[in-house]
Amino acid sequence: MTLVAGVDSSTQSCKVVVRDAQTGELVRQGRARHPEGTEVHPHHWWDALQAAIADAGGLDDVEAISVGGQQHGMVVLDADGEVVREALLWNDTRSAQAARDLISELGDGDVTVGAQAWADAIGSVPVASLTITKLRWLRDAEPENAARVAAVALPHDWLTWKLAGGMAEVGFDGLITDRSDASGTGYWSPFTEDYRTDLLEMALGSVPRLPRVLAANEAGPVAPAFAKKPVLGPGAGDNAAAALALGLLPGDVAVSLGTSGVVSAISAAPIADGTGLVTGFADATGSYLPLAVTLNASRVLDAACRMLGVDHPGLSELALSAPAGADGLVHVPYLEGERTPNKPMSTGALHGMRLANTTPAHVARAAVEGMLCSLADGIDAMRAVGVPVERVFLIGGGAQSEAVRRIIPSIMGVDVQVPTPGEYVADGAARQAAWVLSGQDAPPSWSASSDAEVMTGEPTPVVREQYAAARDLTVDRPA
Ligand SMILES: Nc1ncnc2c1ncn2[C@@H]1O[C@H](COP(=O)(O)OP(=O)(O)O)[C@@H](O)[C@H]1O
Ligand SMILES: O=C(CO)[C@@H](O)[C@H](O)COP(=O)(O)O
Repeated sequence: MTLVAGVDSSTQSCKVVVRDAQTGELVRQGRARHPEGTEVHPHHWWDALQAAIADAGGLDDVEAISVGGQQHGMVVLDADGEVVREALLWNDTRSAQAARDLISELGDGDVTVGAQAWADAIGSVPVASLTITKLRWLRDAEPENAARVAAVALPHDWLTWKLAGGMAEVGFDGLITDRSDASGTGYWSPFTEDYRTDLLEMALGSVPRLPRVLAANEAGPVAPAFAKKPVLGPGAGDNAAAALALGLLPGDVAVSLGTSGVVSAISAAPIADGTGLVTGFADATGSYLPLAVTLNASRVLDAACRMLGVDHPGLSELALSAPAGADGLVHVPYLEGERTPNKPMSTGALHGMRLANTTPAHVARAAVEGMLCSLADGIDAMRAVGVPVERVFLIGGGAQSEAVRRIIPSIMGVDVQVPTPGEYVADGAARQAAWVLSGQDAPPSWSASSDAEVMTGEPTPVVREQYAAARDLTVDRPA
């Protein structure tokens, strides 16, 4: 049996799967936690990867490895290949002003013109999540660190490079990435399939070394620490890796409930949405992966558990015991600020409180509904830019919530397929690794989603209507 490994270095943890390259059968898996916070030293990801590999029984018998991971995180390296400062993660909002500055500068002071100019240049309008805004923040806030930057990588690029042996083995020439993750930097164009070093220079004031963007099935260097010296694939951003695992086709939409809430779809053409609601990223095969991403998904449920003093099954039970719409109680879930809509300093809120609806059941229901309504808005944004929405798949840690699975079809107004719970990002990375190993033009026919439970429900438009009425009534966080 020829084995391949896929990695998901996600916000909260690192997961490793080992699969049969021919059939896709899951052979073994492991995981390890990441530290909390939106500013994390990359060595924590490396330590977690080692621990997850050990938990998966090691990788000495695998012949190819691909790494998927959280997108956008800024990993800056000095001339010796050492990390200059902690990485700023995709959900760190300190670069919100830098995003506004970059939009204004490209539009010569007109932010509407600037937003569309960015969308036309790189497929997306900069928000605090995108790497380019973090680099501008670095230039402004930490010029001495900015001056030391010799190379910039994303989390998955850096981990792939470390697996290849880093500076000692492959130098900066061995830094590799793929088009899906490159497209989330803000300095790579899905229209020209090339870096926009002019925009990078505009942000950082210099043009450091960037990872080489490999083709979807192109082999990178080997990982010398493992017995079979497995070849490294280009890897992918987490959402593109999940799409590869699910085998998404045009018309399919994945809703992922991780730390981020993500609505993603396969598109045959690149998207340039000047409103900024949909980001025009690339996928991991050669197509495009428009996304609408929120900062608040599964952790909204975690927070509701804490508020109510229950665990996740307890939260589900409470939520399902309250009526749809929670008798008018609306939870706007901007607990970490928000990215879609772009309100980085906003806070969450409970609206419509009355004596009759201030029960644990109503509060639980409102938390589930609020999180799902914010993603239903993302599906509307997809439709608004012409992305067809025919089948919806639900994945990510939050999909384990029974309340989420049962309430989502009524809020989205469509049937929702829930694939067997699994590590779809790591699975997509493993499928890419098998593809790289095969040398074929198309990925292996196996995909990780065999069975899906189909959830149905009567639409409850009132839930969305009351959410829409409350959505903008949030206050800004003090700076
Ligand atoms: N039974 C459950 N019900 C709801 N949420 C759950 C359940 N089990 C795990 N989760 C949530 O899943 C989240 C982690 O999901 P994951 O997709 O791995 O996140 P990330 O990709 O951001 O690291 C956690 O916030 C956790 O609370
Ligand atoms: O910012 C995005 C996509 O644009 C997020 O999807 C991150 O890629 C993190 O994903 P999770 O770790 O929350 O799954």
